[in-house]
Amino acid sequence: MSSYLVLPSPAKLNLFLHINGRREDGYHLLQSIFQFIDRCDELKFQLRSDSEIEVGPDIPGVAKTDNLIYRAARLLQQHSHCQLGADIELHKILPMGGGLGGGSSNAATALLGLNHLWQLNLSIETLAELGLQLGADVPVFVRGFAAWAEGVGEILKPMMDLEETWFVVVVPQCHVNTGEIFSHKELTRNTPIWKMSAALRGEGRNDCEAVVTKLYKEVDNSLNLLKKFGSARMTGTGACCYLECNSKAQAQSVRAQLPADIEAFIAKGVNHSPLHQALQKALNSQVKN
Ligand SMILES: C[C@@](CO)(OP(=O)(O)O)[C@H](O)COP(=O)(O)OP(=O)(O)OC[C@H]1O[C@@H](n2ccc(N)nc2=O)[C@H](O)[C@@H]1O
Ligand SMILES: Nc1ncnc2c1ncn2[C@@H]1O[C@H](COP(=O)(O)OP(=O)(O)O)[C@@H](O)[C@H]1O
Repeated sequence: MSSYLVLPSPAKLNLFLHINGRREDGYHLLQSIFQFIDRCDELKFQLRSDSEIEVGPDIPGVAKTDNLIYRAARLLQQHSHCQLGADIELHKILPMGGGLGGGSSNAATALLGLNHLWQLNLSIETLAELGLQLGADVPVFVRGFAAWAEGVGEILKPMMDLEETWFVVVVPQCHVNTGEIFSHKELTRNTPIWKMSAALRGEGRNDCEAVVTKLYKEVDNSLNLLKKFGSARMTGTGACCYLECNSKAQAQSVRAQLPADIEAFIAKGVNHSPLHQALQKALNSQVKN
């Protein structure tokens, strides 16, 4: 068993996002399809025999104890009474507050990575329950399959037949605060509930778009830029916007036609999380050695 582990922490896109209502605790009932993309942060874990958790480098504006990686590690220690610790190095490329779920994904990678490193053998079910305590988006990253989501985003049904197409993702130069959007008085919260079987790819909308584009002109501009090439959409509560393409070549061509000062990347939609594929590899090499 190695004391060192490197794992990816992928982003997700919401292929649509409907807000159907609000619970008594203020959380919103939603329907969405989550698909992963092959754009990932990376976490390196080094086992410690004391129970310290060190996460670095610091993320500007995020206190050490607020970092979702640190919180995930502490939650796992508390739940399992594990006496081990870890040094965790984060290589971050995903924009924060971008609707790509980077922070939630980091938390999920920490839960799964440390479960492996500390040999806790907790089930995915238990890790998803712990993840939900950290954020509504964490369970989908823990479970690792593209999914139809309901509830507050935690009721997940696998959607393994989604087409794995290419996307151009534009990163507006602003951070959108999820809480701010959900508490906005103009957010529509009454989209009728869909049956999963009735949902067709490309249909639906993102109910947060109207409020976010009103508050953040950078998001409005990004959507308008992409809409010149097809039907573009925002992911999550923003800020990132994406255009679905038929091929990598089309995605590259659209990317090349965007103004030079626009931050954007292309990525492939994937139905199996790159995190779970990497963990499986780590397990296989452990069995061999
Ligand atoms: C709506 C989504 C869709 O993917 O937006 P993005 O965060 O990805 O943009 C997510 O489910 C967000 O999940 P996550 O970012 O983990 O949200 P949390 O930290 O749990 O919640 C941040 C705040 O958003 C509000 N919130 C979040 C989720 C939800 N279903 N209803 C809510 O009202 C709550 O006010 C909460 O305090
Ligand atoms: N490891 C982390 N990576 C990113 N954001 C983090 C992390 N830990 C805490 N955060 C906080 O979570 C917020 C939401 O981050 P993120 O998941 O990237 O955005 P979104 O939910 O919009 O996709 C950030 O603005 C930051 O304050």
